[in-house]
Amino acid sequence: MSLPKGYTIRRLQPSDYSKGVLKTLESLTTVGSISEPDFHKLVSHWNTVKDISGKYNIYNPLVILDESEVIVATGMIFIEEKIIHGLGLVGHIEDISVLSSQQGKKLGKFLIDELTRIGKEYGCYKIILDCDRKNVGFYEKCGYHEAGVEMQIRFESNKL
Ligand SMILES: CC(=O)SCCNC(=O)CCNC(=O)[C@H](O)C(C)(C)COP(=O)(O)OP(=O)(O)OC[C@H]1O[C@@H](n2cnc3c(N)ncnc32)[C@H](O)[C@@H]1OP(=O)(O)O
Repeated sequence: MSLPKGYTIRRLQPSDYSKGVLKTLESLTTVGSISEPDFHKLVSHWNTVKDISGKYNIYNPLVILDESEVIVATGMIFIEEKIIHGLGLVGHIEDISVLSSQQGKKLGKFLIDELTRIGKEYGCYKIILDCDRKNVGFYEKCGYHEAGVEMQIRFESNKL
């Protein structure tokens, strides 16, 4: 499967603040007020965090851009290094969002396929994600199946 003509995919960069990534994330949830320096600092940090071998990135945020270089889809795979399964790796797919006006063009599926490819290439023994019931069909189309139950506890703020 390829992207529609004119669209490209690449890793999120610290300089992407003004390219619409925050607006795209609003299709998923509340984003809040993020300053450009804070965005730059976080994405730069993500680029420095490696696995124990120093070969792989722990944070792997991708973006899809349209022909005008606007970010229209984003998502990430986070790599967790475990003791179990012989120091196994688990991939966590997080924060998948396609700009509302761009949904239904197979961008979401392309993004998940790429994130899954990264997790497989890194050697993850499984890749997991949480989603709303309404998106189960989408993830099934991407090759995922239901397993387990999500549990959570929420707090007002997780900031120190
Ligand atoms: C781990 C997480 O982050 S979960 C959060 C997921 N994100 C959101 O809910 C934010 C708002 N929604 C979105 O961003 C998008 O609608 C997404 C990511 C759910 C789907 O992305 P899109 O680009 O619109 O989907 P895409 O066009 O790639 O669809 C691929 C296939 O899945 C199907 N599909 C898309 N959404 C759904 C759905 N909610 N339920 C069932 N099937 C679906 C499509 O019909 C298509 O099927 P086909 O190949 O047979 O034609």
